Amino acid sequence: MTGYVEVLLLFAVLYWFLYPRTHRMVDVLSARLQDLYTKWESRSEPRLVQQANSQILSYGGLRRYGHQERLQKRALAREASRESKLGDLLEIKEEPWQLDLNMEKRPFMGLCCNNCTSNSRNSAVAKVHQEQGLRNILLVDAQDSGNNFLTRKFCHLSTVYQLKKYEYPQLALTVVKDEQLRQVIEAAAKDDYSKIGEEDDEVYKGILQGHEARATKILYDMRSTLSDFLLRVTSWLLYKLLPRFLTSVVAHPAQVQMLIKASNTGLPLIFLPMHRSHLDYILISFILLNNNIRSPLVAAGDNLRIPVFGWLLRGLGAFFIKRRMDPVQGRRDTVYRAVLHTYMMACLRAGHNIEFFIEGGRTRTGKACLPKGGLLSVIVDAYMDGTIEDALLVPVSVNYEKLVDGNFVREQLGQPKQMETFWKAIRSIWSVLNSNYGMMRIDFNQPFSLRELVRSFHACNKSKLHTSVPDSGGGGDSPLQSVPSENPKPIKSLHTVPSSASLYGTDIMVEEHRLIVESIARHIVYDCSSSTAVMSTNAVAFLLLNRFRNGVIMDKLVEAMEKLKKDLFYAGRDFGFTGDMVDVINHACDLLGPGLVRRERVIKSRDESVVMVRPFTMVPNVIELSYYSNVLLSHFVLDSVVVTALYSLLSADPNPPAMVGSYQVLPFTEEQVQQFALDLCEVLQFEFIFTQPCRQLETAIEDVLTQFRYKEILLCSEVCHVYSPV
Ligand SMILES: CCCCCCCCCCCCCCCC(=O)SCCNC(=O)CCNC(=O)[C@H](O)C(C)(C)COP(=O)(O)OP(=O)(O)OC[C@H]1O[C@@H](n2cnc3c(N)ncnc32)[C@H](O)[C@@H]1OP(=O)(O)O
Repeated sequence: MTGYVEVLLLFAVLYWFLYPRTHRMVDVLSARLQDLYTKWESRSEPRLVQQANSQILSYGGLRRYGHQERLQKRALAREASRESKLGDLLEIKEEPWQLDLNMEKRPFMGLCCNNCTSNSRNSAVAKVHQEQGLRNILLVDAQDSGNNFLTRKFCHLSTVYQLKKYEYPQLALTVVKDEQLRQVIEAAAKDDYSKIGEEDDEVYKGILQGHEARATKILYDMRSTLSDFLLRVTSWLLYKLLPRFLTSVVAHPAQVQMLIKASNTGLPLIFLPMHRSHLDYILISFILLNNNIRSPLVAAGDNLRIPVFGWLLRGLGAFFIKRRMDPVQGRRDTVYRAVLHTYMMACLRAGHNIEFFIEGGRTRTGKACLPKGGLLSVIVDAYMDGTIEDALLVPVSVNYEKLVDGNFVREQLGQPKQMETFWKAIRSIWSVLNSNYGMMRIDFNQPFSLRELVRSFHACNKSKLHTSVPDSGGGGDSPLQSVPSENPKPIKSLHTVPSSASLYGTDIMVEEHRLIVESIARHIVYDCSSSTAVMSTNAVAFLLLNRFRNGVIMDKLVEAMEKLKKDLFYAGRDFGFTGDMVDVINHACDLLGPGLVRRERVIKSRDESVVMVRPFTMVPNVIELSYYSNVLLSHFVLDSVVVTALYSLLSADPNPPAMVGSYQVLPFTEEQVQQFALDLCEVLQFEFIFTQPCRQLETAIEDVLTQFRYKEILLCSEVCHVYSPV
């Protein structure tokens, strides 16, 4: 025992001695490199006067700087609250920048696809007044004169007390007795028994009992124990805690109205959010609960089943799943799959709403991940085999001005993910509570009918595949106008019916079923990323990294932001910033911090100076900055592909292009550009979803070219003319 203590002490001393030194060494090297880079970069630029806070930082330095910043911010906040008592005028001046929630005209995002779910799009659910402003859901209006003193004084308590009460049935017992699950367990036992090669009933019984015990354990580890009481207590706690680190949580009341209408249909709602942070599921449940919508059961990776928090999450709706179905490669864990499948089916039958993160985890890069089809296939299956008559799918987009769970720089640099532990969770919660993350925005897309979508995909696939798969319910309501053209796959022969085709189905999956699930999943991810509101930090990071990598003066950045905002507005994208653009940019720079973006005063002449904004373009800082910028990738990806195709064709031509006025004459046709762009899309198909699966990629590229012509970037006759400002 004393030996262990000695070894521990030795390690502690070594750690204490070496850790700061190694860090300092890395810091010095990193600072030198950055110094060199900045000098080299600024050789031809005006003299800069660095502000006191614009030091050059390394990764370790960045963390220490963050800590100092927080301390400084707290001191400033104390000072501000003291000053605010001095008078109203001061209060107005000191108030931080806020999003104007009542802005009249903002695009209404998230309507479902007109191609494949036109009925859902025009349904009663969609009939809400769409031009309402946004709402900060953290504000509870209890000052109504009808409210008594106690309600006004304890408004959060009274809000959670008045919430609608739902029954959340516990289903473990039902699942254990399920006949289909029994059959899978017996089949697994027979399989193992046949491998032993002896004929002994006792041995078989032993194997069977082993499988039964395992299935029960899996089920009890997995099940949710969603409790109305725990939800209310947590909701009250969240009202108190969220404003400590978020200035606002903004949602669109019209979208919430659509959800309320959808939940009144009695059909299960399947929430499919994009995953950015651990706050996502907390806030989704929080908003649903406080709008009297039944809280969903949420699929959580079993890495979150940690002491205390695991129990809490389970009580708040989490059901725990393995992140990998079959940990042993080449061996299907049929019993596990069957338990998960049966549990989810039972939940749907019992009227639970379900939520899962279709990307399978948090995005590390800021851009959407390609979807996972496992859990979605169970939902589709439940509809196909008649377990549920229909379900309403609700894609959800979330975005943060500043990412709450820190950054993913470590992992982006190739280091393994650190597993969640109790103490790590406590530390992160503490650090979150003492920081400022600005605004969070959440957009619930319009709910659409799974039945309508499946019928649409069926109708178009049927003509393509000529399979014997039975149609689960008549003709298509809104047949797709074109076939899914991304990732065409070789068609396998079909042997089985859809109802056994998902998680624990036969070895050979019905290819059409797989295609349908994949198309739905891709559609949802596409819809979510196109309806993600662009935050101030996204726009600033995007412009700095893609247009002004060497820095830009504030006036020019303001102009570019205005232009970007206008472009986004016309493309139907909403943004999480309003008002004076200089304030917006300063607010974004404050949130990003001096480790990612620097503001410096540059002396132009004796009595004229301008503010210069510069991004940090060195690793690791640039990785974090690009996380924010990448939110806009989905918006520009196809444009970029087409432009890259144009440039590639141009550079492949040995002769310099002829000029007509301010246009270069390019010696190739629009079809050539289109073909090149299609080839590029094929190369990048595992990085991006370029268009909805119900739309031909060719058509989408054609649309980009039309847009370019409309903006007079491109003129097309027999040959292309590219606009080139001389
Ligand atoms: C008021 C206050 C409230 C506070 C309130 C708090 C809320 C309290 C909740 C906490 C909640 C925490 C939430 C944390 C957030 C996460 O932990 S996110 C991580 C966990 N969630 C997910 O991953 C969900 C999405 N993932 C999936 O669906 C994945 O498919 C699975 C099920 C995890 C499996 O992944 P995988 O092992 O990598 O395998 P995958 O390639 O996807 O395929 C598996 C099988 O699925 C089926 N499948 C896959 N694709 C298809 C297809 N296209 N068609 C048909 N079948 C398919 C097949 O059977 C396939 O097997 P094979 O035939 O290929 O052998």
